Parts: sequence; structure tokens; C-alpha cells
Amino acid sequence: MKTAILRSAGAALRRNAAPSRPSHRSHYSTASEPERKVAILGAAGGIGQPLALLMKLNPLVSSLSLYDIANTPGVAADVSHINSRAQVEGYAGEEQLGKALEGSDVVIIPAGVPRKPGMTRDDLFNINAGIVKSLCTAIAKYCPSALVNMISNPVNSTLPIAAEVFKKAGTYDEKKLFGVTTLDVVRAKTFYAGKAEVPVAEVNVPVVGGHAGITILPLFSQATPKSNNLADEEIKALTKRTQDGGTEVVEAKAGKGSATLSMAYAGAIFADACLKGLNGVPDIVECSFVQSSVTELPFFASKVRLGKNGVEEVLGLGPLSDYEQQGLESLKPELKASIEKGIKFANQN
Ligand SMILES: NC(=O)c1ccc[n+]([C@@H]2O[C@H](COP(=O)([O-])OP(=O)(O)OC[C@H]3O[C@@H](n4cnc5c(N)ncnc54)[C@H](O)[C@@H]3O)[C@@H](O)[C@H]2O)c1
Ligand SMILES: O=C(O)C[C@H](O)C(=O)O
Repeated sequence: MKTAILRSAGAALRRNAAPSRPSHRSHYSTASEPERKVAILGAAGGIGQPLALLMKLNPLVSSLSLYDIANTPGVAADVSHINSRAQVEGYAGEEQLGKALEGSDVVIIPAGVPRKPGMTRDDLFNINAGIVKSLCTAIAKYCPSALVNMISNPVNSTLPIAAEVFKKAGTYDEKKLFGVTTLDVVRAKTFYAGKAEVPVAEVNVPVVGGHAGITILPLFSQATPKSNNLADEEIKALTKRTQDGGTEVVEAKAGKGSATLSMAYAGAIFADACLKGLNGVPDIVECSFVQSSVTELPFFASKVRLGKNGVEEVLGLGPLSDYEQQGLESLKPELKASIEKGIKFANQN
């Protein structure tokens, strides 16, 4: 996947090696790819800026809309000088939100506050729930058909908030709303490759459940390439490290925020998968936290097949080891409570 993104970025740069123009906007077009507008809400932030860079490098993007409450003109001017296909516009302040969203095919939301050491993701709820609610209200108004990629934490609650906002607005389509859990998969792949001593680029590991602590459930029994040399204790340690990956970064950053670069990478992979699905590329499968009937919970992360309308199929969990089965049962009460908290907030405020 990583190689594919770098290859496509490289291809875009080669394709666009045209003489530079003095204009703020570029007009490079590709004959084969359809026009696609991607909006990033929170684009001037720690995730937003590198994500803007990666989406500017994605040849599937024809228009990149960068929105934040402040500082987006600078980010947009900077990114717009890269000689790739996407035309970049920056929007700052609520009065420009409608324009930023209009015509979007994919909206990525990394807007909101990040954790500091000692905090859980749920500690962000009080601030981020309101931010997500107001942004989703605008999405329902200005681009109700867009695929929404929710990054803002706590994802286990912000995704249900988004669903409720869209239901109230009459625009909810469960096929188009995604909680981004790709960073859990990215981490699980990296940690597994290190322990199993297999080439990281070939590794696949599904991660199911949600996106906080024990609700993150990597299924190492399904990891490929298979490794016969991992003891039960090593699988437990890998599981714990994946569940605590976010905290590992929060503590290392010591008060200066949470994962931004790895998250931008993960967000770019997931958005790229959404765009490929929209464009009709077959067999695009990524894990995501979506409306689901895989368990009794209304939202759950599992493998999802992406297509021209968003979710084409929510795939089942496959065979679980006893350890994973136990993990699945243990995560349900916490995930259920976080989902209900989001639904309640959206309907009370
Ligand atoms: N899903 C995941 O795997 C994952 C991974 C890492 C971080 N996150 C979450 O992503 C969020 C952002 O993290 P960050 O490190 O980029 O934070 P940050 O503080 O660096 O950036 C957040 C940006 O959001 C902007 N913002 C705030 N209110 C806004 C609004 N109403 N409209 C538009 N923009 C607004 C801020 O101005 C800021 O630029 C956090 O909630 C964090 O917990 C999620
Ligand atoms: O850990 C966090 O607070 C940010 C994010 O959810 C992550 O997994 O890195």
C-alpha cells in the first residue's frame, strides 16, 4: 500500500513535470481520471498539514479544499506550489465553510483537540463533540453526498454523532460515513513485521472493534505472511502495543500533541481507497469503523469493501482465536457506552 502511494505520487510528479506557472492554481489534468474534490476540515493542524501535502500528491484528486478556523491561506499557498494535478484553495473561518465543502466527493475531518499525557481519547469528547457536530451540520447542507472520513477523537463517539446529525438533516447514508481506524492497521502491520521478521510491505493484519484502548482489536491470527514462530505471550504483547500505540506517541511527544505524521499517512491511504472505490476500481478493502451488523453493536470496525457509492460490503470477522474472541467480548461494553454517549450528545445539544 505504502509503495503504491509513493509510486502514484512519483507518477504524478513525473506526469506533471510541465513548466512552472506564476499562478496560484495549477491546471494539470489527467485524461483518464475523473474530477474529484477532497476537502480537509482542520487542514492547518498537526494532521491537517501533512495530510494536505499527501492529498496534493494524489493524482486522483483534481481539487483540494483546505478549511480551518485560521491559518489555511498560508498552508494552501504553500501546498499549491507543488506541481501536481490538484488545484488548491484555502478557506478560513465559518463564513467560508460552505464554499470549502460545496461539490466535495470526500470530506476528511481531523478538526479538534489532541490528547496530552494522562488523558484518554474520551477526555476530548467535551470539546470535539461540538466541533464535529457543527462541521457535520455544514456537510449535510453543502455536500450531503460526500464520503465522510472521521479522524477527530474519540472516533467511537464522533462517528455516531455524525450519523445522528445526518439522520436529523435527512441526509444519512450509512454507506458514506467512515471512522478512520487505518492508523491501527498501519501500527499492527509495522509491529507484526518487526516481531515476525517478515517484509513489512507484504504484511496484512485486520484490526476490528473501535479506536480506543481495548476496543482496538488486531486479529494477528489472520496476519499474513503467516508466522509460526510467535508465542502466545508475543501475540499478547503485540496486541497491547497496537492498542496503546496512540498513547506511546502522546507520551513521547510529552504534551505537544498526538500522532500527526503517521496519522496523515494513514488518512491519506484511507482517502485514496475511498477515491479508488468511487472511481470503480475493484477489490478495494480497508478496515473502517462503520454502521455494522457484524456484531450486536450499531457501529463496528471491520474490513469494508469500497465501491462507487462508498461501502459496498461490510465483511465479517472471519475465524478468531480464543484470545481474540475474549478480546471481542471484553471490548463490547466500552464500545457500546462510547457509541451511546455520542448518540445522546447529538440528540440533546
Ligand atoms: N483517528 C485516529 O486514528 C487519530 C489519530 C491521531 C489523531 N486523531 C485526532 O485528530 C484530531 C486532530 O489532531 P491534531 O494533532 O491534528 O490536532 P491539532 O490541534 O494540531 O489540529 C487540529 C486543527 O483543528 C482545527 N479546528 C478546531 N476547531 C475547528 C473547527 N470548528 N473547524 C475546523 N477546524 C477546527 C484547529 O484550528 C487545528 O488547526 C484530534 O482529535 C486527535 O485526537 C485521530
Ligand atoms: O492516541 C491519540 O490520542 C491519537 C490517535 O487516536 C492515535 O491513535 O494515535
